[in-house]
Amino acid sequence: QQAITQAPTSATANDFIEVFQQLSGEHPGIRKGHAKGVCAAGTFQPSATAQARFDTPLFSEDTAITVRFSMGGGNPNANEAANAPRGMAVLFDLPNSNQHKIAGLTTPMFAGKNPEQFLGLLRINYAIAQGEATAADRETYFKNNPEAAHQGEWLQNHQPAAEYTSANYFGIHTFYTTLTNGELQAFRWTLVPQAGEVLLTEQEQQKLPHSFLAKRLSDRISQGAVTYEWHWHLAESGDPLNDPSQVWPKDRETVNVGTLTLAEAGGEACTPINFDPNQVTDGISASQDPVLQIRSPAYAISFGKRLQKQ
Ligand code: HEM
Repeated sequence: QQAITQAPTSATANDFIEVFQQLSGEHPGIRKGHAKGVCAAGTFQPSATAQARFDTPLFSEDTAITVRFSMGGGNPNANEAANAPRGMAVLFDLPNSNQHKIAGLTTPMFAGKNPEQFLGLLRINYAIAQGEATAADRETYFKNNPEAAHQGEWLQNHQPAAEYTSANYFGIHTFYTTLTNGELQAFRWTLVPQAGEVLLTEQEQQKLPHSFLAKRLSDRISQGAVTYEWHWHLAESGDPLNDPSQVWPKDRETVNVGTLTLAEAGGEACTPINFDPNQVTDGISASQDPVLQIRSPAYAISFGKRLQKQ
């Protein structure tokens, strides 16, 4: 049997569903990842610059969007004040029944350069919870797999945002877009709230109940529209394209491709949606990042299970 301080040599979508269930328990009918969340709706208005530079129906006109904010992990009762990744997923309803989907996190990087490193980290976390491994074993795991440590280090050094609407969200993976001159351009994206980043103080973190983000979201929206700028960062040669544990240098050319506006929150509109980030529209394509690739089968298994109330 392989040592738990080494990353496994293979990782399947089913392996993830299994370890999520081990870590968080069985929650029939609920997402196996990002189990706790809240739905919202609004519109996306593409910028004139995006229309001029990129050849994709994503930017052809204003479109309706369905958004889901969430806590990472499979626990539907997760503590929202924890130093844990949060998610924002968006479905763009494009003309002619076309769709585009994105799903990002509040961390700029992922916990592993490939699925194996991430799976090994989840397995050692579970072994620690079971009393079968120690924190020292995890340190050895990180020595063997340094890329798996980046996200956790980042989370320890950053307070969580006070609201879903005051956090930056990172697409993390590389995608490609077609420029209007026909060339392919690699990019990564960030969603930047107009309100700017507002973080919880450590004191607030101690005092808050486990659930406060959905209430703050509807309160915020009832006070007026909430907007995010969608920034696309264009790759330069040498940037890592298939490694989600590495961030790109900050000085990459950034194009503001448009504004997302939220007008309402709550309801079940997100329940029948699988926010698979590989479901992209024309003019956009996924990179070979192996973490991005495995998300499709993992989300599909979770989606199938929850539709069957499993
Ligand atoms: C090996 C890597 C990953 C696995 C196995 C995984 C697995 C999952 C699963 C099973 C779900 C629930 C899907 C559903 O039932 O609809 C989910 C949701 C989600 N994941 Fe991942 N994920 C991975 C990586 C990532 C990464 C890199 C990001 C961000 C860049 C991300 C962001 C999200 C978000 C935002 C949601 C919630 C979507 C929603 O609200 O429906 N995940 N993930």
